[in-house]
Amino acid sequence: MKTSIATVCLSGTLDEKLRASAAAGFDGVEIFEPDFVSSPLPPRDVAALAVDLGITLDLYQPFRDFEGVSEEKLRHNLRRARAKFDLMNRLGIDTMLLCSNVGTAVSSDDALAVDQLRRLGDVAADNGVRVAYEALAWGRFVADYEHAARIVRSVDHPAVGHCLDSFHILSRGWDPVAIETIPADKIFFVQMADAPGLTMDLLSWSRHHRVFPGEGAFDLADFMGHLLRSGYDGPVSLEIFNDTFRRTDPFRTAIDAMRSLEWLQELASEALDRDGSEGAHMRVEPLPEMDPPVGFNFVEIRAEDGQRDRVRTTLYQLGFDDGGSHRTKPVELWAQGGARVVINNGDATAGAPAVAALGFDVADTHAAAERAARLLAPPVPREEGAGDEPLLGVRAPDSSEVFFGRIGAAGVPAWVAEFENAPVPAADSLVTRVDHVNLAQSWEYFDAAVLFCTSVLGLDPQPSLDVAAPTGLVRSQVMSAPGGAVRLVLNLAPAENVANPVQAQHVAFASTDAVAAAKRARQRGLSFLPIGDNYYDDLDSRFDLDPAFLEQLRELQLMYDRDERGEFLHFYTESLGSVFFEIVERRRGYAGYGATNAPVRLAAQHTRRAGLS
Ligand SMILES: O=C(O)c1ccc(O)c(O)c1
Ligand SMILES: [Mg+2]
Repeated sequence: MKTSIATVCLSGTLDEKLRASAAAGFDGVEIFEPDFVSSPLPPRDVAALAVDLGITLDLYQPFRDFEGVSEEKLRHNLRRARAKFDLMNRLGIDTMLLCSNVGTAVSSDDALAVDQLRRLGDVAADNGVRVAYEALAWGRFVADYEHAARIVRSVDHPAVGHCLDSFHILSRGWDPVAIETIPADKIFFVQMADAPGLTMDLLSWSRHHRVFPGEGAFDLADFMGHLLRSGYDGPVSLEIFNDTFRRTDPFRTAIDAMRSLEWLQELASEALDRDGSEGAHMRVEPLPEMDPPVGFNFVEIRAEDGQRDRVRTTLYQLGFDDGGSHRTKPVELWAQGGARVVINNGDATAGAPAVAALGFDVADTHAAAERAARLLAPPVPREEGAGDEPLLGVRAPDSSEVFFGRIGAAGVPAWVAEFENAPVPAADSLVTRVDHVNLAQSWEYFDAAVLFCTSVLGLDPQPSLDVAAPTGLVRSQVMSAPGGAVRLVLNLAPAENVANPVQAQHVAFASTDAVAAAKRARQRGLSFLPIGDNYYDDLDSRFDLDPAFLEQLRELQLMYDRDERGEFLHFYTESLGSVFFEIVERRRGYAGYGATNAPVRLAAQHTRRAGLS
């Protein structure tokens, strides 16, 4: 697949955008006109830079408001077009994108648009270039790609074809199946964009909220299947208007962008396998196959010297056993059931306790690492002592480390044997495994983190929700493996609160009996997050609980929820720096996270931090 990216996706100057695109491995770029107009580089220097960087300039865009106009306007429009065709020749670009008219069209008569586009085709052909007509979702008279297809068919000019943009097709709910009826040689260019499912006006949705494929809600696998079956074999380009990407480091954004196209190739090849590949020419390279992880292998906490004891004490209070130190590395292991927490002792200045790494159980660690490499995830170098079980790791967008491991026949990972006091999982432990991990994400890389979880870890995004905290809304996006074997919750706090610990991460351990776990923790002196009486009164009104049970919840500071399947009991420790722990008990297949309790928890943490309780 030939990959391309529009310069509008990236921040910086034209020069930086081209360098970032090349560094991320794109084959080509679309020059977005305002980026060129505001650049000091003359056209020949832009062309030369592209050659130096080894990228092609695939498209010049956009040209606006051409067709369906008065004869007088048309003469002016043809003059404008000639100037741009001349410029394209100097840039070495052979295709111009023409958006359907949104402003100056005076006639809905297709015959007029056909005639005017044919005259544009003649001028383009005289200049050795061609025009790709794109139906904008909010076009005045042409807003539907099938309508554009009828027009282009009637124009019947070799220099006039299509630009298909997934946003304009899917945002309107048009069925992309008719793409297969467009002759492949008439599809001059293809732009791929994803977007979250929002209910808002099309122009604002398109200009501010597009995201890279895999970060939104569009069915791009289906779209790609139709595109490939049309026989199209040209560039697949990203055209993502997004307020965040316009502000973030273009080199990083370009890598996230490239990851999305690698991922799209996998979706495309799956769609072809499923729905047939007759007519497809484009070579798509699927990623190395990987089954989603079946559990957490470990959670690693890093903390500076003076702060590790609090982590140890809290783990003890939650019932964890000290598995001792590693024979060669400066790490110690705490375990209970199938939950393993590694405390890193190697960094005296690590700061407050925080989740530094997550290990995932996968069937084939090498396939997972190979796949991550194809998805441009930077590898994490890891020193191995002689005889140590090798762990393959990559860095996630939030800079935390992700490792791929395997659970051996004994029900524990092989690396556990490298610890002094290697724990043997007890069948009757109150904590059985890691249930979920909440990770705070910065506003810059939230979308990238979603794509990383989907593509590298094989987790599926669940519907996102906003949770009210006293300092703002926290966007919460659950990513989960089938059956909830692995659940990550990505949290995005308001930008102005980045320094505020509302961003804290937390690790939730699954328990068979949260009441017993809470009693044990209390007996061992755990400092619980205090929950107020109003919460328990509200629980009573909502769930009509048995009074003795309600009293027990109140007494132990347990939180409660219920869904159509079952019940949820959970409690939180106080924050230990940037991390805190939670014990959860899911009764009869409760599938949520106690979302209605999250604002209460956030408010309690806020009150605690502010020293008000
Ligand atoms: O929002 C726009 O104007 C615009 C311009 C060019 C495109 O390719 C597009 O999809 C939208
Ligand atoms: Mg477009």
